[in-house]
Amino acid sequence: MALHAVSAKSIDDVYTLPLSEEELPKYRMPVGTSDPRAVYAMIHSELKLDGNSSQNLATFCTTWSDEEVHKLMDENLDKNMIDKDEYPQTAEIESRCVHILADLWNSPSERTTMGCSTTGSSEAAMLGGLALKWRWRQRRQKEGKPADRPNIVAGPVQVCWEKFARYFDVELRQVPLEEGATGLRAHQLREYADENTIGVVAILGVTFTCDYEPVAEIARELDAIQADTGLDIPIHVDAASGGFIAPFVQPDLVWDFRIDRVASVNASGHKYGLSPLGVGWVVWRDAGALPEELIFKVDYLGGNMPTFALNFSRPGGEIIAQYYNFLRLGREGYRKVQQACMDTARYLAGRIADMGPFELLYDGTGALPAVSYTLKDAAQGFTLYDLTEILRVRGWQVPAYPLPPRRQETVIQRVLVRHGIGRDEIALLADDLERSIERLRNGTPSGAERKAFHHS
Ligand SMILES: Cc1ncc(COP(=O)(O)O)c(C=O)c1O
Ligand SMILES: NCCCC(=O)O
Repeated sequence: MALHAVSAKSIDDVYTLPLSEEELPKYRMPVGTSDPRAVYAMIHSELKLDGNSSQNLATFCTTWSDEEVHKLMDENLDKNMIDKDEYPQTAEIESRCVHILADLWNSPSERTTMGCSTTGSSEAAMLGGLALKWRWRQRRQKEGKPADRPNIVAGPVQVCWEKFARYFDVELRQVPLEEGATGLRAHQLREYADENTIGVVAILGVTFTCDYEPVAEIARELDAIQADTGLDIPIHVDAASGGFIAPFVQPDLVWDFRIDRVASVNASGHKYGLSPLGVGWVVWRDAGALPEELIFKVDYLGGNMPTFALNFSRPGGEIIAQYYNFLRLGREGYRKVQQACMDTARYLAGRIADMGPFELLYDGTGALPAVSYTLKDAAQGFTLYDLTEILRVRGWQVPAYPLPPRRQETVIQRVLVRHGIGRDEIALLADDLERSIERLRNGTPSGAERKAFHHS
């Protein structure tokens, strides 16, 4: 009879294997191998200390995806999107996404314009900024004028624009928030824009407040500046979140390539584009808006492949998932998903307004599906930082932070409503907000809690 050697590892209980009886390595790679089951179990266990992503109301990013998206992501785990010759269909899908977005954002050349996928809006914004810098410098050199002091004008931008300015030697002229304002206002521009301005960044979905900046008004002010001074200053729209909201639930809002002065738009596919983390998009009005010098031709992967990106290898799964979402949802599907989020945000704004201590900064109307609010005054018996902390006890991740200058004395909270967060979940949050206020003020469970406790 054949003797079968049975490997000890194949039957030992995971929690009796060596790896599960020691702290996980933190500073040195282990010398030997370990049972994959044990490695998986230990890492899986540690990751339970992370927050519950569906209660992460701080993030703009996707935290819920279709089963089909999971399958496509897994099936394409091995696809490097830069290998366009080896994976021509993935490359074709990326190109289709660019043209679908160019059409969605009303480019006059949606079939011929340029654009690309990126790791997120940060990279997309930087590529848009670089194209502005190159075009400005070309113009200045053609005019025989100095091109050594470029600046970019913006309101309360996300950190990616500070990175752009520092990494690429551009002065960031950040326009301070006026009292009561939620972003840049057109009338502020004249003081900041000059002959060295490579462009103005208009934000469709300000990170701090979730409101939109008035892109059309900003364009009209730049038209007036051009009429007065001859300065022809383009706009880059940072539509990281709004680029996938406005076209579907605010179709009459003119913010994109319908405005002649808009040269480029970035958006995060992994925010309200509903795709998994790791994909952003930048689209130019037309091919002429992207200087040829910024495009590199690569032939060592087979074929002659143009690339304009800050990195090279990148996963193809998120791009494929983005195309899946475009086809699965279509305009009507995106409208229904985003409108449901808008309606839930408006519901939450109503609940928050009725609670008493809060003043709404953005009430979920006309911009992102979100709510931002502050305390009416300092005499509420708690701070928003206290509230953030006590909400975390129930798993809610709701950030509190000061507004950008000159409203830095105002601390706010922000709640983002995203795909996968339904009305009932937000109602539970509102209930917990009410209970938390009670606890912070009285240090005791609320009456409702006591009643619930006694009935449990
Ligand atoms: C307005 C804006 N721009 C850019 C970014 C950066 O986007 P990403 O995280 O996709 O790089 C964000 C992120 O919150 C944002 O809100
Ligand atoms: N721009 C993304 C910031 C981080 C997040 O929303 O998760």
